[in-house]
Amino acid sequence: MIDLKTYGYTEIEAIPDELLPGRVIELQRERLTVVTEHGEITAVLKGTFYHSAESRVDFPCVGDFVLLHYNENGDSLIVKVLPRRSKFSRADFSGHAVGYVKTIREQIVATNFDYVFILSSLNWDLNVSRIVRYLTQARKSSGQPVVILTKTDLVEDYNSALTEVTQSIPDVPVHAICSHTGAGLNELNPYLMPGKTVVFLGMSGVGKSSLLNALMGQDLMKVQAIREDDSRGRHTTTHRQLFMLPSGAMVIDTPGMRELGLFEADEGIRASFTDVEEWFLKCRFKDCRHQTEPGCAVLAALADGSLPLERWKQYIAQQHENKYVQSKTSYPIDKRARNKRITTQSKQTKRNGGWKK
Ligand SMILES: Nc1nc2c(ncn2[C@@H]2O[C@H](COP(=O)(O)OP(=O)(O)OP(=O)(O)O)[C@@H](O)[C@H]2O)c(=O)[nH]1
Ligand SMILES: [Zn+2]
Repeated sequence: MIDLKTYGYTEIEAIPDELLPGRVIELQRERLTVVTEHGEITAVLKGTFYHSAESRVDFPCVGDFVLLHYNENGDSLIVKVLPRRSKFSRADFSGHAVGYVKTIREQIVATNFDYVFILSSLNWDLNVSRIVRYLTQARKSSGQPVVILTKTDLVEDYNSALTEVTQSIPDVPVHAICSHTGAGLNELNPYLMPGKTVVFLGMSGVGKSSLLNALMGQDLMKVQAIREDDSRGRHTTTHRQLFMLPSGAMVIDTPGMRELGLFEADEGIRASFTDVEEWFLKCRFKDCRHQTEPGCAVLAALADGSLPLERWKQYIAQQHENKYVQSKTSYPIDKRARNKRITTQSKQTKRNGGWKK
């Protein structure tokens, strides 16, 4: 018998006798792999999911705790998804031709994780504003962010980079590691406690798979090879999506996690940039755009250095990205308004004899 607590399960509601709790560890087209007290089983969704689900958000995803009717002889039947304590979703453009993007649907890609490891490589293009952007996503997910600078072996001295990142995000732990030599990996132990779940966020090539391999203590390819010999003959061809580490912690690695885009990150911005937005309250005008307005607290803070210019640029950059996603989210209702705005702007530009005053 497997104790589901080792998979991070905490009983949050009484479970009817005929139902069994489980955690989704793998997702295929119609079939899910779920770990329960009887071990790993396959399951399908009860028909009502397809009839009553308002959106794909309501479907179970890797990391979810579910309730199911256990079937010893075949697929079990999932009847309910338990409330999620954290989740990552991404904007889903599928099903729409590019020119007809009406709304961006939300698609859940991982749930019920404790930590979000934000990976960034030390050897090329270490970009603090990108890290901050990922931080915004992480905060919105309700996972606890941890920044991990990878590939320490490829740079001579990473101390200045480490200091720069640490100072930009003083409230977030930052670690420098090397997955090849194992240097710094022990700093991650406090997060990798039994029953805890971690997801990795970061650009392609930063070393997510390598870190997962290092934490697994073996090459995942070998893991798969072993599984192929596995006499139960299950899951031999599919890619596993929730990994149990030797430490007892788990890592969720789904294709969706690797393609995360910003999705209505407004809330996260407020969490990440409170130090910037506090200045807004001090501006003389409520609708201050912080550009040329008299009595603008932001401009004053930038001038005397109490608001670092870098920090302000990060804020602006992120605002732009959100606008882009949001403008698509509300398309086409907004389109007319936007076009009108552009027309008015260009008229004004002509009148002014140039861009802005
Ligand atoms: N020198 C060195 N190379 C590393 C380290 N970690 C990863 N790499 C290399 O960086 C490259 C990319 O690593 P991956 O682990 O595949 O990166 P990833 O983030 O999983 O990339 P995607 O699968 O595209 O998302 C590989 O060639 C790794 O061998 C490290 O600590 N040191
Ligand atoms: Zn202002």
